[in-house]
Amino acid sequence: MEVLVFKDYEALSAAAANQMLDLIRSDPYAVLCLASGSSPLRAYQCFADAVQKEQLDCSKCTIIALDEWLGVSPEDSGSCHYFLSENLLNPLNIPTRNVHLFDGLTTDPEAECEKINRFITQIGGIDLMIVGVGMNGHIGFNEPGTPTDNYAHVIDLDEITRTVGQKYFDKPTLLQKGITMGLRNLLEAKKAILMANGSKKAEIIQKTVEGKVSTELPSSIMQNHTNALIMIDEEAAGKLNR
Ligand SMILES: N[C@@H]1[C@@H](O)[C@H](O)[C@@H](COP(=O)(O)O)O[C@@H]1O
Repeated sequence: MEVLVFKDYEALSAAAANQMLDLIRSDPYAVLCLASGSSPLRAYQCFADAVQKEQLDCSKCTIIALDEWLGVSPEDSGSCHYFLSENLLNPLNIPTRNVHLFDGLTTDPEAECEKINRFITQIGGIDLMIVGVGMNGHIGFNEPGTPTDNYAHVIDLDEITRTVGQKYFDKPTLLQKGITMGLRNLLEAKKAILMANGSKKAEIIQKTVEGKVSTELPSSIMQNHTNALIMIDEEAAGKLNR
């Protein structure tokens, strides 16, 4: 695991976008599993701008969502589905057959998990996984205590996640369960990037990078990944022993 610190959110986003661009340039068939949320937002915008400028062909790559709120419609602007569509998929015109997002309104979330698990095996795994980190150290919706040998699964959301998650929604929304790729998907991804910015993430980043690896802090599993980058801005790096 390598830690890369950038002067601000803009520089961090540009560098993360470059990671995505390098991958697509070297392998147009790349498989990307992507988080929603404020951490990667600007990186996706930079990526989409560069793709359009360079006329890079993204029609062959595959995009898989990292997670979704169960019970939330894909049309709700707070859903991960909506976020990825608005900020990445629509601007890039990625063919829908290459896009795999969870349906938050599914009546059979377990079947959604099995479907994506089978699909990932079929296509030979994930090339690049980009994740954020929750205020409780969650990755995707792998809350503290989640075993590391899970692939996609359904999970009860932690109190902190239910509260912090309200920031994505226009109105108070009942958030109880999530559907998420598992920590095993993260460990098996050929490359994993964790992005974080802002001083509010400084403490969790310090524990993620310098603390003991533990299921109580899912983000600490990044230390066990053989090809992982922690990409953060100066503020998020504020509590690291450097
Ligand atoms: N489930 C999502 C994660 O996928 C996201 O990466 C994380 C951090 O979000 P943000 O980047 O908005 O801080 O929390 C959310 O609850």
